[in-house]
Amino acid sequence: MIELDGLRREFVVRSGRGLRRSRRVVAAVDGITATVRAGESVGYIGANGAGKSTTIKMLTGILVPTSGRVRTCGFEPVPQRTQLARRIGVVFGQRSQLWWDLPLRDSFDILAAIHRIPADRARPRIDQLVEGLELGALLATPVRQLSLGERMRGEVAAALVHRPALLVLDEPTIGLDMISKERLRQFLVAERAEQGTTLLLTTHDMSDIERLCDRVLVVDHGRIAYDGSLEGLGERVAMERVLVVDLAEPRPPLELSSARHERSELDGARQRFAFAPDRTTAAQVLAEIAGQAEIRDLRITEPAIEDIVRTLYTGR
Ligand SMILES: Nc1ncnc2c1ncn2[C@@H]1O[C@H](COP(=O)(O)OP(=O)(O)OP(=O)(O)O)[C@@H](O)[C@H]1O
Repeated sequence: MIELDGLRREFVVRSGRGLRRSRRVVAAVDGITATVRAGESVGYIGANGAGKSTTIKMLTGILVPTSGRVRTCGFEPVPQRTQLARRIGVVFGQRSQLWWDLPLRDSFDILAAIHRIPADRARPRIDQLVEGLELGALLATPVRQLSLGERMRGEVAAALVHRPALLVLDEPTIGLDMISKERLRQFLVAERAEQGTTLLLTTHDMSDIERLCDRVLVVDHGRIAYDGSLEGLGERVAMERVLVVDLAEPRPPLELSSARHERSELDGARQRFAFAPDRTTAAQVLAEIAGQAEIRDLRITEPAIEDIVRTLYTGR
């Protein structure tokens, strides 16, 4: 579905004025070779500025590579953009493909017409997407009046009207609340199961990857730093998780054998414990805390993608 071979993209960055003017060439993507097969669901992750969007732009035909080869759905994205458009759906979290001043339903109808889908095939597909993404009550609303979460659901529906074989999502859950994120993920899981759609997504949210992807590509400074399963990535970097508990009353730092007390807040009424998921479970840590104090509330924090990438590279 996607073939990248030695893919590279440079940008010329100019800075300063007059005699101090300088010109520097930055390789945003610095020789990426990777393959995504039909039916796979791949998370493309990396820190800010790692080169994710630049790669996505090249494989969707928005940017021309400086060198190397890119094939998407068997096509060369820029010269064969029209053929590619029939096979690919793209969602950019930061950019809209909906008609801003028109009611949401019009965007779906226009896209069906652009893709030349006959009405008797377009209607049931649009109805299916509207139901799956819970858009029924929003169809008459102009897109500019939709909340971010509502609009993102609309964007995903718009990208899928023509049943693309490949769906590329660039930060699809950015800025969404937990409920909207979860709805979107549930829909994408179901869509993949039903249609066999291949998925490539960039995200800064580890839960997106956990829920949606069976393979992870980590990009760092324009190069692939890891290619494999999420579990494999977890083993490689052995990231600690943090359990945050709110206690019924303030307590001095609790000493546990299964986890390390990281810090206390609210005079000891909130305490944070770091534990290694490969050595112990959250349930064990919780049981140990419950043996010493009454727990009011709790949450577990996932490592940030930035931390994972840093650890992968520095081994810290
Ligand atoms: N048009 C451009 N001109 C100059 N430099 C650019 C341009 N586009 C991207 N870059 C640079 O290329 C590098 C990679 O950018 P890119 O947007 O691909 O990163 P990213 O991994 O998508 O980051 P983020 O997570 O912040 O979206 C960055 O250093 C960025 O500043």
